[in-house]
Amino acid sequence: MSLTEKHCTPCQGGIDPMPRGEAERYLADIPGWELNEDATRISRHFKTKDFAEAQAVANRAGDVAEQEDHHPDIRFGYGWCEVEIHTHAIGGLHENDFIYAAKVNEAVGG
Ligand SMILES: C[C@H](O)[C@H](O)[C@H]1CNC2=NC(N)=NC(=O)C2=N1
Repeated sequence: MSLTEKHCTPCQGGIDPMPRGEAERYLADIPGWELNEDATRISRHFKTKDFAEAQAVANRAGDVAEQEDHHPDIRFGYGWCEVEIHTHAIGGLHENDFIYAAKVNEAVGG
């Protein structure tokens, strides 16, 4: 099943964050996203034509978060929007983060 067909599942913690090797394999399915240095987060930087488009990206990424009950940090400004996610409950990455990222790619495009 592809990531966009799955849904984020409630994560209460008590499990280990995903190891780097597994995160790197998931990354191949979410073009544009990168892994941070200690493999605890993934993020995507969107370039946009102006502020309004950056705000629209932030809104779409926010809508996906509410639909999936899985919430990123979002920053945006004139010409850019940055979406970063990890699973708070485990202090690192879970499949949910990659499901969220795939759905953002689907919603935003590019
Ligand atoms: C019960 C519900 O799934 C949790 O409170 C969710 C809400 N959104 C969340 N978002 C993120 N990014 N990490 C979490 O651990 C998290 N927990």
